[in-house]
Amino acid sequence: MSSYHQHLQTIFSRLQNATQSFETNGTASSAPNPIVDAASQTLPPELSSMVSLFFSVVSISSLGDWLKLLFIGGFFETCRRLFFWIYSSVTERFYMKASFDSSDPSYEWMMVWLSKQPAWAKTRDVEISTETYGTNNAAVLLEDDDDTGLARFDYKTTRKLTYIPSPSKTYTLWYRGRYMSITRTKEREVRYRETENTLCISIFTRDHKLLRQLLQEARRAYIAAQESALSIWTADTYNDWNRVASRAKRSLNSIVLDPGVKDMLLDDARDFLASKQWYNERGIPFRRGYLLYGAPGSGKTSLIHSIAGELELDIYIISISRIGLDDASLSTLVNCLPERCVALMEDIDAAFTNGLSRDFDEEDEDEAAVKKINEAQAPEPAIDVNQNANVNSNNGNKPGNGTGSRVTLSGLLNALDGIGAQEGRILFATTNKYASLDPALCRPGRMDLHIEFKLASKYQARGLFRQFYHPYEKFDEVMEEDEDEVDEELKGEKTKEKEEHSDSGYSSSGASTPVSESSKATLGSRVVSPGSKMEFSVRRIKTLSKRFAEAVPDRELSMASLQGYLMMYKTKPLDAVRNLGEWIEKERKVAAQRKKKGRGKGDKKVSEDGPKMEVKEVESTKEKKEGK
Ligand SMILES: Nc1ncnc2c1ncn2[C@@H]1O[C@H](COP(=O)(O)OP(=O)(O)OP(=O)(O)O)[C@@H](O)[C@H]1O
Repeated sequence: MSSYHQHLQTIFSRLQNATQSFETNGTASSAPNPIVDAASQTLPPELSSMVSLFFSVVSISSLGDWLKLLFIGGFFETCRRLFFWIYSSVTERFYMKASFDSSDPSYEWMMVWLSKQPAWAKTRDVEISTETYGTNNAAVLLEDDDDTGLARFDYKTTRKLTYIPSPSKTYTLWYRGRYMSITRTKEREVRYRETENTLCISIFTRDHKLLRQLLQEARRAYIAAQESALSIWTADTYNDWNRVASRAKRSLNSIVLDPGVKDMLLDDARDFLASKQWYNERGIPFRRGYLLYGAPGSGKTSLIHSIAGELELDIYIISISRIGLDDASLSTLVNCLPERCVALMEDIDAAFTNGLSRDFDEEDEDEAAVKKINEAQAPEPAIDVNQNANVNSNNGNKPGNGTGSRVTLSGLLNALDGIGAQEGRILFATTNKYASLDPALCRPGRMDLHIEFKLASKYQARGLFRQFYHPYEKFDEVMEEDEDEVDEELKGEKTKEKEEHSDSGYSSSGASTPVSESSKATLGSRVVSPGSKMEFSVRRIKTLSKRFAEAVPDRELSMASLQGYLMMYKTKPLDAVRNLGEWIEKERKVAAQRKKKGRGKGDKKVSEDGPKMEVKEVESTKEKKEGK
């Protein structure tokens, strides 16, 4: 220990001497460094080599250079910070900033708005996407290219592409004479395994009005771009609403119901949407529920789809039979609905593990089977809203099977009109088993209007036939063709249909070549349906529809099955009428066989209810309207 102290003392005294000699000489000489010498003489060799290395690096002359470097670096860093401080202060003072998250619809409005900016089409650094943001109208249409053979695949040539901002790149635009910058950032979300985007815009203005104008413009651009589309939303397992599809609106004319039903429903929904203040003044929750019940394949889902389109509302599908859904999640879902929307609960009876599904029996299985048959017969070109829900409803959540949703009846009741239930939404619920629904579920406030859908009436059969072959015509304004002539043709005594087909290009495989114009086109006295080369005068279809309706038994077949039958004769209405009797006999045999096996009650059972479609308005609702 004492030798260690001695060593240190020696080092310090020699360092002192060396410093004094440096002060006397005035400069660091190139002569051997006395400090290093002192250290090397007193320290063990390894340590002394390190010390000498250290002193050679930090020798007196290089220290000055280091200090200079430090000063220059510090100066530039200060300048940089100052610049950014001034820049951000100016930006904060003179710019307005807004950010849009991709989980919010406003993000889509902005993207659609951006795609409409002329300057945007000229940008040279973009990301390409086929995302249409729920619209029919993205920025760039992929051009037809005969050389590559793309023209043969219409679906490919009409695929639309959108330019979207590249991530983390800033773009500049002029908006109403103001400088505007746009940046999109992309973040990966581990939970969803999908990316979340944020769009940030800053405009050189302090005027909030300009931002509001931009938002309104963006929203208008989005609505205009949506044109004939409506968005379908479903909830994911985290109970967040996601847009899963964008579907073409379905014309209300394409749904054939007994007279007055469509108009009544549409008027009621319109009246509701316009009555917010009326509800508020009276303290009545601003919600409206419709229960559509009855035969499978009678047009319940199609009507909802069509009405949502007419009202320009998106459809939010609530699958209460979804695996893992419980009361709390259902309540969250309902609370998170937007203010104006159509909430759709299909097969509302089918989901409960207790309560309503207690009596799941063979009869239920029969109805499911009938439904499947009807669906198989009636492909659905326009809608697939149904498919989603059907998958769920087919889960067959028998009590105690340990799978399926855990929603209870009271959970559903609370979700529908509990304290947190969303205001302004229109709820459509469908069921094939009206009688099994709990009265509490059907009471006014939850289901205000009950509409029964029955099997096809003769009136509906006639309407379906007409709109199937001439969807755009107003038949009331057209004279019928001579009935005797048509009857002769039906008996095969004349061959007019064959002649017509011979030059129509119809092939027996059933494939039809699309007509060049997108909408209807008139060829002389004949009218051609889009998507088909079939040519029949409206007058003749009117007469044939009469014969078709005469042959269809009242309230025995579903509209879906009739549609399925007509699909076999897409361009042969005469054959459709000719062969109808034979087909009905076959259907009856199949139904009888099913019944024999105890499995054919579905269609028939509903048909016994009577000839008219019924609309029941719950008492309190009627009173409300009368009082209004
Ligand atoms: N009244 C109708 N008018 C026109 N088409 C109809 C009608 N009813 C059913 N269809 C056709 O039948 C198919 C099935 O109809 P939809 O899904 O609307 O029936 P649904 O009553 O909802 O059946 P489910 O109760 O089995 O869900 C659709 O393709 C639709 O075009």
